[in-house]
Amino acid sequence: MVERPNKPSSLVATPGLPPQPTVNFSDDNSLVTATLPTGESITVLLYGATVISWKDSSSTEKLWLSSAAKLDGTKPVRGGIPLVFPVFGPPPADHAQTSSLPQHGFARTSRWEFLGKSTSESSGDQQTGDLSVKLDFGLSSAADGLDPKGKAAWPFKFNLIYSVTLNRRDLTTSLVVTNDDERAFDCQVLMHTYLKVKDITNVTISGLDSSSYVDKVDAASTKTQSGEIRIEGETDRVYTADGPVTVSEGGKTLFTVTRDNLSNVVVWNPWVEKAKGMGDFEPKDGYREMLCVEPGSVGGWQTLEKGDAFEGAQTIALGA
Ligand SMILES: O=P(O)(O)OC[C@H]1O[C@H](O)[C@H](O)[C@@H](O)[C@@H]1O
Repeated sequence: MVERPNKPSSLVATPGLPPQPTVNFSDDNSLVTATLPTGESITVLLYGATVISWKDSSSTEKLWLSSAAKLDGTKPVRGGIPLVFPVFGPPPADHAQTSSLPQHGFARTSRWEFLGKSTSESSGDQQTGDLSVKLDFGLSSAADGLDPKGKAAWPFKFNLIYSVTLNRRDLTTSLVVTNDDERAFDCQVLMHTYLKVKDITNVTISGLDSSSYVDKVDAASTKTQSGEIRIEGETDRVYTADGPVTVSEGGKTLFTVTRDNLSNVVVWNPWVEKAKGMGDFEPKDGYREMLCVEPGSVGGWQTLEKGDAFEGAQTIALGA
């Protein structure tokens, strides 16, 4: 049985108090949308707890979503922010615990439960309605919504809490993984963010200079980044780096991505041929309007003993 989320009543304005964020579900309970009084919004699909939209106060979309993305739970969403857990990429054959899992694991193909919302003042400026709203989602090994393929391939007891926090100028996503099993387990975590850009040929990515990376389009060879990154062909790199990563277009900073406890950043653009080969990637020249900057912990394994927890987060700020 599919779990129904607790359906919250919208938060409404109370006389004497500034307007509050609103949180609403779609009629079929598959989507939850949170909107700040100043107009910024996020929409999260319970399937995968996938953030599929993030709009600023002028309703300008910040995330890329394929026009052919499946939002009906039949396959992972092509766009937005799919969550990767407990393995990144094709499972390595030499890692027995994850070797039967599908690519990128099962978090993105499971139906999550909505756990609740909370609001807070971001800056104390009530006059401008500078509030934030946090949506919490949960998935555990006991959940009805767990992808059966994941359950069969990864038989550990675990609990995941995923929090999505919208502020006026940034979005934070944070994942807490807890091991509820008697046995230790290994896992990887990644937030597969598809950022929307106008023209990839004008985009530069900075903050990764001198960092080492694994180049997945060059036989997984290890290289060192020199200067800014420009996307001029298929790009699929796993960086190990600290510090913020900025995405600029035409010299203007569009996004600044900061990370908490996530030591890797994947930079991915499929370019012409790979985009053609993905049935759910539309329009085919959409690779020009997107760039994946994916904070994660995927270079090795997080080994969690019984009762241990791992927490990682990204914040994507608009502008510098
Ligand atoms: O097609 P998907 O399973 O969603 O994966 C899309 C992409 O995800 C990451 O960025 C990987 O580094 C890529 O190698 C992969 O192609």
